[in-house]
Amino acid sequence: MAYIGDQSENTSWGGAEVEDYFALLKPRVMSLVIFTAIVGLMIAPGSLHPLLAVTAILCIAIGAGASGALNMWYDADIDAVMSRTINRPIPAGRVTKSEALGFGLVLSFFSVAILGLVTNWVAAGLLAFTIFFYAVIYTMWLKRWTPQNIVIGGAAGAFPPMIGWAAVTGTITIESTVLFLITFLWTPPHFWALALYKKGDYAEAGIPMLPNVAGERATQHQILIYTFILAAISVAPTLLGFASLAYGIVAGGLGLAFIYYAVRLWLQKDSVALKKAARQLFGFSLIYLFVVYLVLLADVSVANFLGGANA
Ligand code: HEM
Ligand SMILES: CC(C)=CCC/C(C)=C/CC/C(C)=C/COP(=O)(O)OP(=O)(O)O
Repeated sequence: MAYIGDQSENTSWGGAEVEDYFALLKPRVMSLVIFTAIVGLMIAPGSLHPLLAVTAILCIAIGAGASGALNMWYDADIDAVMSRTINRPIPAGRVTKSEALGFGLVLSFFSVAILGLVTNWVAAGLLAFTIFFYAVIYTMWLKRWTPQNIVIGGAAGAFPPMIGWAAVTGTITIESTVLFLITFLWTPPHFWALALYKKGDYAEAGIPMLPNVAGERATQHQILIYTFILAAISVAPTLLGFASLAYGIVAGGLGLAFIYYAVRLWLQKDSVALKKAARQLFGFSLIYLFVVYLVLLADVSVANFLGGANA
């Protein structure tokens, strides 16, 4: 199949810079993914030698970046069509498709192998599965096939805190499953808000995102439903007893703020006002996830410190 913007046979570019390879790692999106992995690792019971903990986080970060490179390799044709992605290294002609594929595969292999060697094979297996899930299940299959692509595919972005937790404990527990669920339920409002104001881009690229397939109204409904479920699940750490009441109150407040943005979006009928509300919800989604994980980290760290001091 001929791809738009395909440079796989062209070797004359040769001018790829370090920053082009860095861009293949999708560093801005992955920064929050990596932060959730750090929180998972730091709040897990038990401890890792600081050097091993830093190595584990580096492996998760490199694995996440590798999956981004594999995504850009496969999506080069649609990235060349969308204004948001047209300047990425492959469509812009600075890196060839085969270079991106090789880079993604090599980094995937080493990140998984090193994580397994320095921590355990449960964490490494989860990392390998997450890379596979994003690069193959989401990118190659779901993204171009169903408007539920990001609900199912979003699981990939939700695994990192579970990987961080497993790096310390070697297990998957109810607590790490709750961390997974928070990001998993956050992803649909996060992404569909963006898809609402970038609807034209996705339609042009022929990607069946919810607003194009089911319409804006249905997307507004779905965002509201997922936001309610997310707000409820975000207080689970307190209900399950691994975070304090203080965390529960802050998380509950943040959940109410998220609901406020989702209701405001749901009320919009006019296309311009709807896009503006969607943009604001997207922006808030990033702050929300960062702060929820940050508060959880602070809460569990304080509890551990006080527990240690009282021991
Ligand atoms: C299938 C799941 C997801 C999809 C489809 C998705 C999609 C997107 C898209 C299209 C953007 C705009 C990026 C750009 O401008 O190039 C974005 C931005 C962003 N996403 Fe997501 N996302 C998903 C999951 C996640 C997860 C799990 C996280 C973190 C835990 C995350 C964190 C971010 C961040 C931090 C940005 C802002 C990047 C910037 O400032 O440029 N996303 N997301
Ligand atoms: C540890 C590990 C392997 C983590 C992976 C984390 C992960 C899967 C994050 C997904 C976030 C993301 C970049 C979505 C973009 O979707 P898209 O490809 O549809 O967006 P695009 O249109 O910007 O390319």
